[in-house]
Amino acid sequence: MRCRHNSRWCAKKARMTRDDLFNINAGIVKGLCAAIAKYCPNALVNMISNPVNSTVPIAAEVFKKEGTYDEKKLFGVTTLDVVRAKTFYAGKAKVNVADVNVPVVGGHAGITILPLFSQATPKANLPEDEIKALTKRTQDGGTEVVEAKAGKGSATLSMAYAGALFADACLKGLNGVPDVVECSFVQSTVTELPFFASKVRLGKNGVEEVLGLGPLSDYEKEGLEKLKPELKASIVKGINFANQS
Ligand SMILES: NC(=O)c1ccc[n+]([C@@H]2O[C@H](COP(=O)([O-])OP(=O)(O)OC[C@H]3O[C@@H](n4cnc5c(N)ncnc54)[C@H](O)[C@@H]3O)[C@@H](O)[C@H]2O)c1
Ligand SMILES: O=C(O)C[C@H](O)C(=O)O
Repeated sequence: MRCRHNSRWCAKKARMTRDDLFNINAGIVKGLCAAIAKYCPNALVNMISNPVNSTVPIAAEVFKKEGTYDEKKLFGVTTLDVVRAKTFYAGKAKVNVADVNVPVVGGHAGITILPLFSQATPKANLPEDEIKALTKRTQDGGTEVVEAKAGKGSATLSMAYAGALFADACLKGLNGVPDVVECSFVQSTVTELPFFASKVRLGKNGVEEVLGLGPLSDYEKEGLEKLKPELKASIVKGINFANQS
């Protein structure tokens, strides 16, 4: 089994959104996925190129056309959102980041990134205004880095760290290590959307089980409903691109 990690190509510059990268990256992802279908059709594909909310659906469509699609083997890498949520939470809760767990669901862009701090462990009972600030900082984390680098690219080092964490989890799953669970943007029935990031159990075939959302706070329920139209539009944009061009 091989694990193919796609982390190349255009990154956003200041004042761009991930969706602004679509016109450049969509065609590159499409071509690369056709090559993956031809040369390594059984690989686990970890899609990190933005906009992930669209590039994963593009990959799925290409693989369907080539007859190699296996929904258990296609992943959007959202690990960096989890890394950020854990780091910011640990700072506020004054706990060791290595002990922290925070699921992050939805997608990988702006408000589609929904950290579930109500499920964060260790419990810290942070006030509502701090939870809202942590949520916004997690959602804007990529933009914060892009702006700090002022035209010199995006979060390269932390992307590499997050990509390595997720690839390692995939390899553990492939090697039969039990109970490997990471958040990832995958084909899903957790909501009415065809792709959605949530906790996923990884195993010998890739996705073993897509886990549900668990109990949400009212603020998270609101965030979930708010993100759906944007996430749906990005998914549809990817599907249409793959099928029209
Ligand atoms: N999912 C995530 O968590 C996450 C995090 C950070 C960055 N990203 C995404 O990862 C991608 C790469 O970001 P980066 O900051 O490393 O960008 P970068 O600009 O530093 O690097 C891009 C690399 O791709 C190469 N490249 C450009 N066009 C190419 C083409 N047509 N064929 C082959 N190679 C090509 C460039 O030469 C360069 O080496 C972007 O899409 C970015 O948005 C995702
Ligand atoms: O924000 C970006 O454009 C890069 C990446 O998706 C990130 O989250 O850092």
